[in-house]
Amino acid sequence: MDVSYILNDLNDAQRDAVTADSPGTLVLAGAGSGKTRVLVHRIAWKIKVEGLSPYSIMAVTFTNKAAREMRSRIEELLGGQLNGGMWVGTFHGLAHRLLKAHAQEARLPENFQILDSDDQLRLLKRIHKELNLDDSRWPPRQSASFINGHKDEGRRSAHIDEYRGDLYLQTMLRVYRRYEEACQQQGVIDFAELLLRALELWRDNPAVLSHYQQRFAHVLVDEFQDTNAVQYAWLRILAGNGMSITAVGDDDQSIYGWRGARIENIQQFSKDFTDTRIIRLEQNYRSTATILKAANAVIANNSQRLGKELWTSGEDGDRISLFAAFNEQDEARFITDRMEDLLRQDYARSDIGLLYRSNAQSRILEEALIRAGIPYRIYGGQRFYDRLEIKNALAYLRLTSLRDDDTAIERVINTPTRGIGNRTIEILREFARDHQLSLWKSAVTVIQQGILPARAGNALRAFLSLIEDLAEKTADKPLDEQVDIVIQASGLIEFHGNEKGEKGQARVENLQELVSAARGFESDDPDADLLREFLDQAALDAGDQQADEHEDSVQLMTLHSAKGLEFPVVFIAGVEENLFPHKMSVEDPARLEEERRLAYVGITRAEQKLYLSYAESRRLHGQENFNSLSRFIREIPSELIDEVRINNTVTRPSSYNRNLGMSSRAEQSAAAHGMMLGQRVLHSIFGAGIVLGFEGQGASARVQVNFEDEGNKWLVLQYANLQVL
Ligand SMILES: Nc1ncnc2c1ncn2[C@@H]1O[C@H](COP(=O)(O)OP(=O)(O)OP(=O)(O)O)[C@@H](O)[C@H]1O
Ligand SMILES: [Mg+2]
Repeated sequence: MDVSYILNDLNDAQRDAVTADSPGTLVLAGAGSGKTRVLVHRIAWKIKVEGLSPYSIMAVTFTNKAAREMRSRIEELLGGQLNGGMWVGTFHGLAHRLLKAHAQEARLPENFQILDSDDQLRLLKRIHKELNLDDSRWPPRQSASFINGHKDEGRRSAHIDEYRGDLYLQTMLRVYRRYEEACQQQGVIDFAELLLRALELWRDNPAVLSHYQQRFAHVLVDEFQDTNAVQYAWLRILAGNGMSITAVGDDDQSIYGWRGARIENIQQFSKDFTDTRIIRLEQNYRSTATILKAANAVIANNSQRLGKELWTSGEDGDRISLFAAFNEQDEARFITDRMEDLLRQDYARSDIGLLYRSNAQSRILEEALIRAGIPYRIYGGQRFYDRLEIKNALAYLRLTSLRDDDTAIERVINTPTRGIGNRTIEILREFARDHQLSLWKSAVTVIQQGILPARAGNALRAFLSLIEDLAEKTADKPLDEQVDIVIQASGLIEFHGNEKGEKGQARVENLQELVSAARGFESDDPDADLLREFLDQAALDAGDQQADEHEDSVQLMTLHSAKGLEFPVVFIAGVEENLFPHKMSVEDPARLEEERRLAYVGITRAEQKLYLSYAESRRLHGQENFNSLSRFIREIPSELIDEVRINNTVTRPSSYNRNLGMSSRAEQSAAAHGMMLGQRVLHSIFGAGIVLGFEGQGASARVQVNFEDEGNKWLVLQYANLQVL
């Protein structure tokens, strides 16, 4: 059998890593050196040459999207389809699969549901209320990160010592305990819980564990540097029994310390897994020599490193462009202008990645892209399954299969409005709390006992029979019909359709899109409960760092979500002190090093061209900031950088606009009204918005404003009465 094609496109060190027969293999290598490629080829090698069944392989990736890509790359190499037998997915996805198969042993109801971060917050708000905690003093978000942080470290509330006198800890513990009870009672589990439960399942059920230890002969992990304590413990417990394990990672790319990831796992690996071979890859295949030199120069400033060399045989390529913008509008304009140039050359939109440190930066960039007519897509932004109307529809669907899902009830009990007021909901919550019942069961009892005033009782009864009705109507129907029935009969379509403007229209379209999504939904498992799988997939996708659509559009994302990806052209916007490094990190050396690793990740995403930009003045979160160039960029040798300064003498807004090529007359009228491009303004009816453009002059001068709620509008300047914010 000729298997040379598996090794053909690999260098010696990569081949070594693909074919290594050590029980533990750790590939430690810098960005773009082919770690992910090695994993894919190693799996193909295991199957084709060593004769392992795909069924006995488990591969862990960083996102669901990466898992799908990995699967299809392996299929390409093997020249055939893999069935569902091979486990490829994120830690969360795999843990979920495991828990579904062993719900009972994991102390979960068969039909447990995933609680996404939004729902988690909603539940915590409720608990705070129940415990009489004032949200302004005890923000529910803070409780969420307390709970998630402890779960990431494997600690339940019972494991935490409650030393006296510390009000903070005591309060957080009360919330944590109540939260654990509530989740258990409702049969819902959050993201961190998925991992912890999966670990406990194996730890507490030797029979289950031994089944999987026998099943999996090999487990492979990508982006190993970002595993947290629970994930690592999970791997360890699985691989304890002679199974072999391959991990690939780069300590310089560890960027999730703030979410519990532990770089130390890399050093721990060769201690915990006996006979580990460490293989280093040193050739970078992704970036030009210039980009690589810049990345190496930046990361060299970190002190906590395992130390790696990275070289390329590639060309120097272009120098890195650095643009000093006057403000964030100017920066956005620079970026879209460059993009237009690139698109006129041979680049496709999907060749371009636009990265930024903080999500809040995207709005201005998006507006500039819209203005320039450049299609874009946001990774990790408001995704389909995160949208309000979709979550409403999913909540109804969840209730058709699990009535005790309190979070779903809270979401839709009065959406669409049906006369169930806050007072009724309060009564239900209290009743549920006092009798340790779910909201659904409480509602049933409250009605039976006639506790509610007649009108409220009727409204509640109508809601309960609506859900029963939906369950009955959807039973045994194909998935898409179920979704269709639910969105119609629940009244959601009508409700959202009645919302004014384009927003309502978009919501209706999204609901219809959900029916199409259900139609296209398939499962690997012929016996699967499709609705269940569909709901679970939606929750997992909503928690994913990256969206999975590939259209020809420019790709926008935070630096964190860019991990593992590559683009021929990369823009990094906002390379300023206090933004990047983030102001929360500048004081703390360890956090500063994590920010520097993030800079390294960002720079090494670029294959051919890298554009950096910063704004001398930036309005963010409603405040004007004046920051200097990021220290990370100052760490790049200056001979690698071309500084671009289009209008460095300009400080006055009006001439600044002229330099950007605006029609000067229109601009003068605008200036007369005290406005400039990018200005935030307030309209008495349409609310707040951003000035996108001007045209005409005198009495016919018009201004284009993108309103936050009402979208784009052209207004006659003279009558618009815009108030400058
Ligand atoms: N031997 C090789 N010959 C040609 N191209 C290669 C080789 N090895 C890797 N590549 C290419 O180099 C690029 C980087 O590879 P890959 O994404 O696997 O690197 P990585 O180490 O996983 O990077 P990161 O640390 O960013 O995740 C990819 O486009 C890959 O196809
Ligand atoms: Mg990779």
